[in-house]
Amino acid sequence: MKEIRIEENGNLGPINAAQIPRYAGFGTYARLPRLDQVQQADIKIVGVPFDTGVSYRPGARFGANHVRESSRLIRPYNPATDSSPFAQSQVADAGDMAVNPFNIHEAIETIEHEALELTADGATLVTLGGDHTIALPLLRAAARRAGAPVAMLHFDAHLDTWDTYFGAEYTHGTPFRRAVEEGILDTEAICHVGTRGPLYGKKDLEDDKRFGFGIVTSSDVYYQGVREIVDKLRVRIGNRPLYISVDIDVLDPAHAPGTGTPEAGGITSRELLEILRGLRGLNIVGADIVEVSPAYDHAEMTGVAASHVTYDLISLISDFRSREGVNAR
Ligand SMILES: N=C(N)NCCCC(=O)O
Ligand SMILES: [Zn+2]
Ligand SMILES: [Zn+2]
Repeated sequence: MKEIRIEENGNLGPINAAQIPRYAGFGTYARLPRLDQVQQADIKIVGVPFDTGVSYRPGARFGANHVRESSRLIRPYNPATDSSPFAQSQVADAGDMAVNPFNIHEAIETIEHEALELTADGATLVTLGGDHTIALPLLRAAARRAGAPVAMLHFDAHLDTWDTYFGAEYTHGTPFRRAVEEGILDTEAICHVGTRGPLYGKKDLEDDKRFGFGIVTSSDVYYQGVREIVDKLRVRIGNRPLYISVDIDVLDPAHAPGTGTPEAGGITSRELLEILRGLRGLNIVGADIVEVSPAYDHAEMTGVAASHVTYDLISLISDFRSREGVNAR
């Protein structure tokens, strides 16, 4: 089958859905070209099929391809941000990293190394997980590329600043404690959003605060509303290089059942998208969308939510890059 693509501004975009039905052909993210089909890419989407760090339901190793398959309906113009992300920037799907499922240390090294390679040309990386363990090597690479510790907004039901599980330091419940210990986060500007659910003890919150994290709980989103929260987050971040990590379990299980450690009382997909849109103009240097576990999904609900979150993140990055004039075209 010959690929007929939308081409705008010299950038090769998605397969044209008016000429080739959306459900036909290979499932790259948003039917975008593969990295090897373009000369360069400003924004690269990469999958990390890895879930060796999970503490409960497995299956996030299948998440990236599920998000890709659930992204076939994405259209090229984003009215919410008034942007055409795939025309403003060359966006391409870099495929998956091949990481060791039996050796978590080696897997983390591979992810860091591959993330550095993919960003060597100045591209911004958007990573589809995988479980939340992968945020640690991705943050290492982001801080290295930024040349400084990075600010972080962490959307998640969980803190993920716990210390160890069964004596293991590198798990999906511990990446952000490790990141603080390694000095790769700018602890003046790190915040969890959407936190909720039972903890092991009050100490979890005390430790988290000591590390420098702010917390906007799921209940805060309900009581204060999106606008007030966006204003506070923007003040906290300022113009620092910002990494955004989205654990899809930040959404209520009613919106995103396909995940490994679901917690009741989450935010809606509308609230999450609106908060993200409120971050327009910030200096986003990398992002991940993790913890999609398709075996627990129904009718691609979680996949569609994750693919739209990815789309809005790409829109923000594309806007910022084209405004800063750092794109190739
Ligand atoms: N990162 C995610 N999704 N979950 C962490 C849960 C850790 C626990 O089992 O307590
Ligand atoms: Zn979580
Ligand atoms: Zn998490």
